[in-house]
Amino acid sequence: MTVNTQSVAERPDPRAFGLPVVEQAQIPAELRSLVARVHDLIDAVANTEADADTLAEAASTVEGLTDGLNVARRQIGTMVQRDLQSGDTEFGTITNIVAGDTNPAAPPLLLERTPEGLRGEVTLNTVYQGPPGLVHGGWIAALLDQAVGSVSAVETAPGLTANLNVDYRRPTPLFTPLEVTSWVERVEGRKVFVAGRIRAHGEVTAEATALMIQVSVPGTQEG
Ligand SMILES: CCCCCCCCCCCCCC(=O)SCCNC(=O)CCNC(=O)[C@H](O)C(C)(C)COP(=O)(O)OP(=O)(O)OC[C@H]1O[C@@H](n2cnc3c(N)ncnc32)[C@H](O)[C@@H]1OP(=O)(O)O
Repeated sequence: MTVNTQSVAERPDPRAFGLPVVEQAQIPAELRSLVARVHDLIDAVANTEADADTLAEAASTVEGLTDGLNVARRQIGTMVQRDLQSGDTEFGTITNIVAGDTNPAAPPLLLERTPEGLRGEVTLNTVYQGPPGLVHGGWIAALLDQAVGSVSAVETAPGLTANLNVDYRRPTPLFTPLEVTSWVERVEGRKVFVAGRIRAHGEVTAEATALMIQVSVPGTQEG
Protein backbone atom coordinates (compact mmCIF):
# COMPACT_ATOMS: atom_id res chain seq x y z
CA MET A 1 0.00 0.00 0.00
CA THR A 2 1.37 3.43 -0.97
CA VAL A 3 0.04 6.27 1.13
CA ASN A 4 1.40 9.81 0.96
CA THR A 5 0.29 11.01 4.36
CA GLN A 6 0.40 14.80 4.65
CA SER A 7 0.84 16.53 7.97
CA VAL A 8 -1.95 18.87 9.03
CA ALA A 9 0.30 21.86 8.36
CA GLU A 10 0.78 20.80 4.72
CA ARG A 11 -2.91 20.14 4.06
CA PRO A 12 -4.76 22.92 2.22
CA ASP A 13 -6.87 25.20 4.38
CA PRO A 14 -10.28 26.04 2.79
CA ARG A 15 -9.81 29.65 3.93
CA ALA A 16 -6.98 29.86 1.38
CA PHE A 17 -9.56 29.75 -1.40
CA GLY A 18 -12.27 31.88 0.15
CA LEU A 19 -14.42 29.36 1.99
CA PRO A 20 -15.59 30.23 5.51
CA VAL A 21 -14.57 27.71 8.18
CA VAL A 22 -16.47 26.95 11.38
CA GLU A 23 -14.68 25.02 14.10
CA GLN A 24 -16.79 22.06 15.17
CA ALA A 25 -16.69 23.15 18.82
CA GLN A 26 -18.15 26.54 17.81
CA ILE A 27 -21.41 25.04 16.53
CA PRO A 28 -23.94 26.13 19.17
CA ALA A 29 -25.48 23.40 21.32
CA GLU A 30 -28.88 24.88 20.43
CA LEU A 31 -28.20 24.30 16.71
CA ARG A 32 -27.05 20.73 17.36
CA SER A 33 -30.25 20.15 19.33
CA LEU A 34 -32.36 21.66 16.51
CA VAL A 35 -30.63 19.45 13.92
CA ALA A 36 -31.37 16.36 16.02
CA ARG A 37 -35.04 17.37 16.53
CA VAL A 38 -35.51 18.00 12.78
CA HIS A 39 -33.77 14.69 11.97
CA ASP A 40 -36.45 13.02 14.09
CA LEU A 41 -39.10 15.26 12.47
CA ILE A 42 -38.16 14.05 8.97
CA ASP A 43 -38.67 10.46 10.12
CA ALA A 44 -41.97 11.36 11.79
CA VAL A 45 -43.27 13.14 8.66
CA ALA A 46 -42.22 10.26 6.44
CA ASN A 47 -44.14 7.77 8.56
CA THR A 48 -47.07 9.68 10.09
CA GLU A 49 -50.68 8.61 9.76
CA ALA A 50 -51.95 11.52 11.87
CA ASP A 51 -55.35 13.08 11.07
CA ALA A 52 -55.79 15.98 8.61
CA ASP A 53 -56.11 18.68 11.29
CA THR A 54 -52.86 17.59 12.92
CA LEU A 55 -51.10 17.54 9.54
CA ALA A 56 -52.37 21.01 8.59
CA GLU A 57 -51.32 22.48 11.95
CA ALA A 58 -47.88 20.86 11.64
CA ALA A 59 -47.39 22.24 8.11
CA SER A 60 -48.27 25.75 9.26
CA THR A 61 -45.95 25.52 12.28
CA VAL A 62 -43.07 24.22 10.17
CA GLU A 63 -43.62 26.95 7.56
CA GLY A 64 -43.32 29.59 10.28
CA LEU A 65 -40.19 27.96 11.70
CA THR A 66 -38.62 27.83 8.23
CA ASP A 67 -39.24 31.53 7.67
CA GLY A 68 -37.71 32.31 11.06
CA LEU A 69 -34.54 30.33 10.35
CA ASN A 70 -34.09 31.69 6.82
CA VAL A 71 -33.48 35.23 8.11
CA ALA A 72 -29.78 34.36 8.47
CA ARG A 73 -28.23 31.75 6.15
CA ARG A 74 -24.68 30.45 5.84
CA GLN A 75 -22.56 30.99 2.72
CA ILE A 76 -22.70 28.02 0.33
CA GLY A 77 -19.52 25.99 0.72
CA THR A 78 -19.05 26.77 4.41
CA MET A 79 -16.65 24.21 5.85
CA VAL A 80 -16.38 22.68 9.30
CA GLN A 81 -13.04 21.89 10.90
CA ARG A 82 -13.12 18.71 12.95
CA ASP A 83 -10.46 17.52 15.39
CA LEU A 84 -10.38 13.72 15.17
CA GLN A 85 -9.64 11.52 18.18
CA SER A 86 -6.35 10.60 16.48
CA GLY A 87 -5.23 14.23 16.76
CA ASP A 88 -5.72 14.85 13.01
CA THR A 89 -7.76 17.73 11.68
CA GLU A 90 -10.34 17.18 8.94
CA PHE A 91 -12.33 19.66 6.85
CA GLY A 92 -15.78 18.89 5.44
CA THR A 93 -18.70 20.88 4.08
CA ILE A 94 -20.95 21.73 7.01
CA THR A 95 -24.16 20.68 5.18
CA ASN A 96 -22.67 17.50 3.61
CA ILE A 97 -25.62 15.15 3.03
CA VAL A 98 -23.82 12.15 4.56
CA ALA A 99 -21.76 13.69 7.36
CA GLY A 100 -22.67 17.39 7.68
CA ASP A 101 -22.91 18.64 11.25
CA THR A 102 -25.81 20.99 10.49
CA ASN A 103 -27.72 18.83 7.99
CA PRO A 104 -30.78 17.19 9.62
CA ALA A 105 -31.07 14.87 6.60
CA ALA A 106 -27.57 13.46 7.21
CA PRO A 107 -27.54 10.16 9.17
CA PRO A 108 -24.76 11.40 10.10
CA LEU A 109 -21.78 9.15 9.34
CA LEU A 110 -18.89 10.05 11.66
CA LEU A 111 -15.54 8.59 10.63
CA GLU A 112 -12.46 8.19 12.80
CA ARG A 113 -8.92 7.33 11.82
CA THR A 114 -7.60 3.78 12.28
CA PRO A 115 -4.21 2.26 11.43
CA GLU A 116 -5.78 1.06 8.14
CA GLY A 117 -7.72 4.19 7.16
CA LEU A 118 -11.10 5.37 8.45
CA ARG A 119 -13.91 3.66 10.35
CA GLY A 120 -17.38 4.71 11.46
CA GLU A 121 -20.70 3.30 12.60
CA VAL A 122 -24.13 4.46 11.55
CA THR A 123 -27.69 3.19 11.97
CA LEU A 124 -30.22 4.20 9.33
CA ASN A 125 -33.97 4.67 9.78
CA THR A 126 -36.76 4.51 7.18
CA VAL A 127 -35.78 7.90 5.71
CA TYR A 128 -33.01 5.95 3.93
CA GLN A 129 -35.26 3.07 2.90
CA GLY A 130 -35.26 1.57 -0.58
CA PRO A 131 -36.71 -1.95 -0.65
CA PRO A 132 -38.90 -2.73 2.40
CA GLY A 133 -36.74 -2.75 5.53
CA LEU A 134 -33.54 -2.23 3.54
CA VAL A 135 -31.20 0.68 2.83
CA HIS A 136 -31.59 2.35 -0.60
CA GLY A 137 -28.75 1.38 -2.95
CA GLY A 138 -28.01 5.02 -3.71
CA TRP A 139 -27.50 5.69 -0.04
CA ILE A 140 -25.17 2.71 0.25
CA ALA A 141 -23.13 4.29 -2.56
CA ALA A 142 -23.30 7.67 -0.79
CA LEU A 143 -21.94 6.20 2.47
CA LEU A 144 -19.11 4.53 0.57
CA ASP A 145 -18.37 7.65 -1.52
CA GLN A 146 -18.09 9.72 1.65
CA ALA A 147 -15.86 7.14 3.33
CA VAL A 148 -13.45 6.81 0.39
CA GLY A 149 -13.46 10.57 -0.30
CA SER A 150 -12.67 11.34 3.33
CA VAL A 151 -9.86 8.81 3.61
CA SER A 152 -8.32 10.23 0.46
CA ALA A 153 -8.57 13.76 1.89
CA VAL A 154 -7.22 12.81 5.32
CA GLU A 155 -4.38 10.58 4.11
CA THR A 156 -3.38 12.39 0.91
CA ALA A 157 -5.17 15.57 -0.25
CA PRO A 158 -8.76 16.63 -1.01
CA GLY A 159 -10.16 15.36 -4.30
CA LEU A 160 -13.26 14.64 -6.35
CA THR A 161 -14.64 11.17 -7.12
CA ALA A 162 -13.94 10.37 -10.76
CA ASN A 163 -15.19 6.80 -10.57
CA LEU A 164 -17.03 4.72 -7.95
CA ASN A 165 -17.78 0.99 -8.35
CA VAL A 166 -20.13 -0.58 -5.82
CA ASP A 167 -20.74 -4.31 -5.36
CA TYR A 168 -23.92 -4.99 -3.40
CA ARG A 169 -23.13 -8.33 -1.76
CA ARG A 170 -26.23 -8.79 0.41
CA PRO A 171 -29.15 -6.61 1.57
CA THR A 172 -28.16 -3.81 3.96
CA PRO A 173 -30.70 -3.63 6.80
CA LEU A 174 -32.29 -0.57 8.42
CA PHE A 175 -32.18 -0.12 12.22
CA THR A 176 -28.93 -2.08 12.40
CA PRO A 177 -25.48 -0.69 13.28
CA LEU A 178 -23.49 -0.54 10.05
CA GLU A 179 -19.70 -0.52 10.17
CA VAL A 180 -18.20 1.58 7.39
CA THR A 181 -14.47 1.35 6.65
CA SER A 182 -12.25 2.87 3.97
CA TRP A 183 -8.60 2.89 3.05
CA VAL A 184 -6.14 4.11 0.42
CA GLU A 185 -4.85 1.40 -1.92
CA ARG A 186 -2.25 3.44 -3.84
CA VAL A 187 -1.44 6.92 -5.15
CA GLU A 188 -0.27 7.71 -8.69
CA GLY A 189 0.31 11.43 -9.09
CA ARG A 190 -3.09 13.12 -8.64
CA LYS A 191 -4.90 9.75 -8.82
CA VAL A 192 -5.79 8.17 -5.48
CA PHE A 193 -7.11 4.61 -5.64
CA VAL A 194 -9.32 3.95 -2.63
CA ALA A 195 -11.67 1.26 -1.35
CA GLY A 196 -14.41 0.89 1.23
CA ARG A 197 -16.73 -1.64 2.83
CA ILE A 198 -20.00 -1.78 4.78
CA ARG A 199 -20.65 -4.57 7.26
CA ALA A 200 -23.82 -5.47 9.18
CA HIS A 201 -23.52 -8.01 12.02
CA GLY A 202 -19.91 -8.51 10.86
CA GLU A 203 -20.96 -9.58 7.35
CA VAL A 204 -20.02 -7.52 4.29
CA THR A 205 -23.14 -6.10 2.62
CA ALA A 206 -21.44 -3.77 0.14
CA GLU A 207 -17.96 -2.86 -1.00
CA ALA A 208 -16.53 -0.26 -3.32
CA THR A 209 -13.44 0.76 -5.16
CA ALA A 210 -13.04 4.33 -6.33
CA LEU A 211 -10.72 6.73 -8.06
CA MET A 212 -10.30 10.14 -6.45
CA ILE A 213 -8.59 12.91 -8.40
CA GLN A 214 -6.80 15.43 -6.23
CA VAL A 215 -7.98 18.95 -6.94
CA SER A 216 -5.79 21.98 -7.44
CA VAL A 217 -5.81 24.39 -4.57
CA PRO A 218 -4.39 27.92 -4.96
CA GLY A 219 -1.13 28.32 -3.11
CA THR A 220 -0.16 24.64 -3.26
CA GLN A 221 2.23 22.88 -5.61
CA GLU A 222 -0.67 21.80 -7.84
CA GLY A 223 -2.50 25.15 -7.68
C1 LIG B 1 -9.63 21.88 1.88
C2 LIG B 1 -10.82 21.33 1.25
C3 LIG B 1 -11.32 20.10 2.02
C4 LIG B 1 -12.26 19.24 1.23
C5 LIG B 1 -12.75 18.08 2.09
C6 LIG B 1 -13.16 16.91 1.21
C7 LIG B 1 -13.93 15.87 2.01
C8 LIG B 1 -14.24 14.70 1.10
C9 LIG B 1 -15.56 14.06 1.36
C10 LIG B 1 -16.49 14.15 0.17
C11 LIG B 1 -16.78 12.81 -0.39
C12 LIG B 1 -17.73 12.86 -1.55
C13 LIG B 1 -16.99 13.06 -2.86
C14 LIG B 1 -17.90 13.60 -3.90
O1 LIG B 1 -19.08 13.55 -3.81
S1 LIG B 1 -17.15 14.34 -5.25
C15 LIG B 1 -18.56 14.80 -6.27
C16 LIG B 1 -18.75 13.85 -7.40
N1 LIG B 1 -17.67 13.96 -8.35
C17 LIG B 1 -17.60 14.94 -9.26
O2 LIG B 1 -18.42 15.81 -9.33
C18 LIG B 1 -16.39 14.92 -10.18
C19 LIG B 1 -16.75 15.34 -11.61
N2 LIG B 1 -15.58 15.13 -12.46
C20 LIG B 1 -14.61 16.08 -12.58
O3 LIG B 1 -14.75 17.18 -12.06
C21 LIG B 1 -13.38 15.74 -13.36
O4 LIG B 1 -13.63 14.67 -14.25
C22 LIG B 1 -12.19 15.33 -12.40
C23 LIG B 1 -11.85 16.52 -11.48
C24 LIG B 1 -12.53 14.09 -11.57
C25 LIG B 1 -10.98 14.99 -13.26
O5 LIG B 1 -10.77 16.05 -14.14
P1 LIG B 1 -9.32 16.71 -14.35
O6 LIG B 1 -9.39 17.58 -15.53
O7 LIG B 1 -8.85 17.31 -13.07
O8 LIG B 1 -8.38 15.45 -14.59
P2 LIG B 1 -8.19 14.63 -15.96
O9 LIG B 1 -9.43 14.47 -16.71
O10 LIG B 1 -6.99 15.20 -16.65
O11 LIG B 1 -7.80 13.19 -15.38
C26 LIG B 1 -6.67 13.04 -14.53
C27 LIG B 1 -6.30 11.55 -14.58
O12 LIG B 1 -7.41 10.79 -14.03
C28 LIG B 1 -7.89 9.88 -15.05
N3 LIG B 1 -9.36 9.82 -14.94
C29 LIG B 1 -10.21 10.86 -14.84
N4 LIG B 1 -11.48 10.42 -14.74
C30 LIG B 1 -11.42 9.08 -14.78
C31 LIG B 1 -12.40 8.07 -14.71
N5 LIG B 1 -13.70 8.34 -14.57
N6 LIG B 1 -12.00 6.79 -14.77
C32 LIG B 1 -10.67 6.48 -14.88
N7 LIG B 1 -9.70 7.41 -14.93
C33 LIG B 1 -10.06 8.68 -14.90
C34 LIG B 1 -7.46 10.48 -16.38
O13 LIG B 1 -7.36 9.47 -17.38
C35 LIG B 1 -6.10 11.04 -16.00
O14 LIG B 1 -5.19 9.96 -15.90
P3 LIG B 1 -3.69 10.12 -16.46
O15 LIG B 1 -3.82 10.38 -17.93
O16 LIG B 1 -3.08 11.29 -15.72
O17 LIG B 1 -3.02 8.81 -16.14
